[in-house]
Amino acid sequence: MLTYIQIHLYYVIPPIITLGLLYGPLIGRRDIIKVLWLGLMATLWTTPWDNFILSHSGWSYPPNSVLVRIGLVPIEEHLFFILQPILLILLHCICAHTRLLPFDIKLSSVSQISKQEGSDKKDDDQRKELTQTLPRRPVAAALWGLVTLVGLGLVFEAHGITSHDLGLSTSSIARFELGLQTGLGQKAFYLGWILVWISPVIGWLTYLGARLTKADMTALWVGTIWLWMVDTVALRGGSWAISKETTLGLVVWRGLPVEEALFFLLTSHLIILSSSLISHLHSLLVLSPDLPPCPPRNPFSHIRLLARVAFKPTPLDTGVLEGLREAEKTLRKGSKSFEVAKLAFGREMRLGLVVIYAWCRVTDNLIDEPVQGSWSTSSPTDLDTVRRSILQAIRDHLSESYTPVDNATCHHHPGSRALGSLPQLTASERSAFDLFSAIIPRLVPIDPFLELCDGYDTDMRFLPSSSVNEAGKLNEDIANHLPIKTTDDLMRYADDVAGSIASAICYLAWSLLAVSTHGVAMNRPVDGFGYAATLHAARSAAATDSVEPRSTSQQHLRVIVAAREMGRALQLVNISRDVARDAEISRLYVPLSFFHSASSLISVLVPSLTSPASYAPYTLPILDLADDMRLNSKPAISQMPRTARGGIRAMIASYFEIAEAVREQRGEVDVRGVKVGRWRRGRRAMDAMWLGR
Ligand SMILES: CC(C)=CCC/C(C)=C/C=C/C(C)=C/C=C/C(C)=C/C=C/C=C(C)/C=C/C=C(C)/C=C/C=C(\C)CCC=C(C)C
Repeated sequence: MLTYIQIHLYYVIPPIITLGLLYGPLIGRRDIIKVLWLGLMATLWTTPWDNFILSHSGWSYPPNSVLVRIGLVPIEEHLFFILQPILLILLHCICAHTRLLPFDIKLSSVSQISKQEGSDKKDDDQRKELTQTLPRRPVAAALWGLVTLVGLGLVFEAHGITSHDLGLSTSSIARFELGLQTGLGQKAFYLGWILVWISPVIGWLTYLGARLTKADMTALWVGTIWLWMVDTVALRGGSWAISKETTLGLVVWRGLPVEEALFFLLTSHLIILSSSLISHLHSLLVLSPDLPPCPPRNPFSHIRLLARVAFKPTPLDTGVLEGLREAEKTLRKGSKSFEVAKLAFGREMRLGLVVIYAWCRVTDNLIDEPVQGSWSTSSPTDLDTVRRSILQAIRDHLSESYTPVDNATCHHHPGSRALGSLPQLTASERSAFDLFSAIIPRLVPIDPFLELCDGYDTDMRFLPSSSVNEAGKLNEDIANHLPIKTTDDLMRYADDVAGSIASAICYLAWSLLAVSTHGVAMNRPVDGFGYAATLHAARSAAATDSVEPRSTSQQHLRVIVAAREMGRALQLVNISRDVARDAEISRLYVPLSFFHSASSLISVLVPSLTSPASYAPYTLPILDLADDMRLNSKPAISQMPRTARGGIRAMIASYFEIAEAVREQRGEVDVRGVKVGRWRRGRRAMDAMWLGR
């Protein structure tokens, strides 16, 4: 015979530990609150019911199966009220992890963005459309109400209560209950009480707007089937017994009565429904500008905040929701390393990262390839002018987006005025800008993005290909026209384009995952980074001197300095992989000091004239530099919020796999760069996430 505690020790706790280890690096206060809330709800809701069922001998425990009882309920059963939510919440977190938004929100005006395609946009097109984020579901809830009534009918029948006893003989409820006379008598007891007990709660959550996606259904069925098997083992092993008098006598399989199956199906349904509703509310905190993106650490305040959003959900700008879908597509097409590594971040971080990534990708493309749109121009001077005006528009968009507006009264996407000077934007490009300005300015200071613009400026200082080819043929001193001459220039450039983004990731993590700073409005964590302007102007640890020692700001500054170094290291990996590809567009990021002669420089920069004997003298030293910087800055990761560490490590590891691949080719690259398979990146990312390597 198996005792009740053995059932937990063998079949309930091990899967919890396994799932906990799997999801461990991402377990944060948002998951803890689910466990606390649902553990508490389950205990409060189930304890009186369980005592009642036991007092009517609905089920029982053989002597020696249980340790101690509180009232009639064994302590192991109280443990089960908490273990079942933990098991299912972990399973749900894992199954629904890849979804950027927990619910499928039906957009009320999905077509709005596609209407903006083309150059004949009207000002009205840029007006915000709002989408209800948690639409109530009265019809689905009413069905659960009906199930409750069926349960009530069965309960009356089991207890032999007639409509006459209740004095309801003329009411419709009484007629309904009479209609349910099934002749089951006491056998309807357990089924009836299950339905009466749990259906109203499911119905209420359904009314609030909770719903299950495919991922939620997967978690529900995997969890339920596991619990069915545990229950079967326990019933066959004699850990508990179910009364034949109070059940229908039907089984799903040998040892699993229908009522037991329904019990575990409905309790799991309730837990997964609540878990997905709470995840949805957490996502709304990030997406709604007037709510705190990071819930408070105090569990009571956290619960109060979620309840407030659940009962009064704020509608969202439809453009933001549509933009998120576009941004995910951009990411899928754009970056293999990030596409894999992003999964190592929790949902809230991923939301911010996807938005930043889409903005970076779109702005980079606009500067690099303006010829693809109706900016098309053949003269290099024109092209340069067009690029400069695009860069100016990007900077203007940034400053407009960072100018505080009253969301309640502003009916346009913030920053849309500046985009007026980019009339050729496609719908997808425009949505990346709108998304950025709706979400990022309250989380991350403007400084990293202005630095990125400085990086674009450097890119624009390269001569166009036609001029480089000409100069190469004439053997002119093209070195004078290269913006990156020294290692310092290279570092400055890498800092602008990648150090900046690394620091943006730090700010994002603190805004979304860390406790809010005192004295800062919770819905604008960006105001807590008052040191950012000084730090970004100085770009060094020297800026930390101006900040009070041992303060949070002081720690942040040290981490940002290290993060920038890591960002630079990643950019160096990029540069060595793309040395041949960049030459195709006449760009050379390798410092001039790496070349022995003018001809070796021309062979790399204009390979169409004389291809270089080897790329290794340029790629390998840059990778060595990157390795040193990585080693130097890596320890600072442990000072980031815990749930951001795995993702950051995974991103770095997956990127440095490119460096490994270049080394495996002894530093030789071609215009195709190097290929690193998805699995290889994934494996490295997993190692980094779970083992911290
Ligand atoms: C016969 C049989 C079955 C056997 C023998 C003996 C045994 C084994 C027993 C067992 C038992 C158990 C396991 C039990 C369990 C139970 C449970 C889990 C229950 C659950 C419950 C839950 C609940 C009530 C929940 C609720 C929820 C809610 C209300 C939610 C809400 C939400 C909202 C409002 C949103 C917002 C948020 C916040 C506030 C946080």
